[in-house]
Amino acid sequence: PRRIVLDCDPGHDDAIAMLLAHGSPAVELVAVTTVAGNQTLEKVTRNALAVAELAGIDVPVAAGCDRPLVRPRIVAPDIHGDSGMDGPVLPAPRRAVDDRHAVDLIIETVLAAEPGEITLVPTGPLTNVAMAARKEPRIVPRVREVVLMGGGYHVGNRTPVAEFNVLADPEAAHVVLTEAWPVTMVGLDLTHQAVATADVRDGIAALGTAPARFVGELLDFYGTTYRTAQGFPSPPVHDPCAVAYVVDPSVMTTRRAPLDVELHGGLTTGMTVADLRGDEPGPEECRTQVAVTLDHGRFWDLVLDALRRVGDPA
Ligand SMILES: Nc1ccc([C@@H]2N[C@H](CO)[C@@H](O)[C@H]2O)cc1
Ligand SMILES: [Ca+2]
Repeated sequence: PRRIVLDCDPGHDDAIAMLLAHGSPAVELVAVTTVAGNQTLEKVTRNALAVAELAGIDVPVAAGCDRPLVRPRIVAPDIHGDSGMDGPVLPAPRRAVDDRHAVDLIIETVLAAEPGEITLVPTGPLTNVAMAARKEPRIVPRVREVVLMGGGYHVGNRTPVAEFNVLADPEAAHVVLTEAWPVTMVGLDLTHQAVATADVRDGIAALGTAPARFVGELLDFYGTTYRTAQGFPSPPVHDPCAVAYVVDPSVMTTRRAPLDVELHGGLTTGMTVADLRGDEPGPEECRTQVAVTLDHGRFWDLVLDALRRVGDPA
């Protein structure tokens, strides 16, 4: 299976990404690392531990950076609430956070594996991943690829042109997008297609397990805030899209495109700028690609299958 480190900021959709990674046979979730993003580091780490407990995910959970590299921290209570995962009520996690820093756990995991074995899947601000590449440049050629949820080539959410994960730490995003490793940017252009419609939610509820009920409660809250804050009739689950691409790359189309982040703009700070002027599939030697079209049915089949396999461990 594809071995991944999930670097996340749970976050309603990060929680679903954890379950998809854990339940999918095609993927081995090797470690979970947390980063300040949707909420403070302490809150997102507690949420990650609680999800790991509920789903029986017995891998290290290590906390990372509690603020961006350069700029002041921003959070997203308008979508994720004060706890970062409002809606469901989970018991306080019994398991302890790993005593290693997330940056060190990422480095250790990559160096301990064979070259090309580990895929990094960031679904929050890129602070930890940028720090890992700078602290230990040897991981860059050893990482198989970085598949990140963030950015957008024609879409923003926190601003008209900037996506939250990138805007929260644009300097970190610049580092990750310009390091010498392959990057797939699963941005809002793609993830806005991953909407949890009523049919999808009925399918999840029909599983009848505690993790499935948990996802239902997540989507109830997340659906309400998404309707209120962004006018979406059904909520798009961004982060599981990045994991789904690792599980089955045919779940979405991609095209190569040079990518970078605006760091000095007034209106455009945090914007991911993709050079789409060439023809498909984009320049040969380009290490970066963007996700374009989602196979909506296949995506939700993967999520349902993973949830089925997670079962009812707690
Ligand atoms: N409005 C809004 C803000 C932040 C997020 C979080 N940031 C990314 C989408 O922008 C996802 O990783 C999600 O967890 C989602 C919606
Ligand atoms: Ca996230």
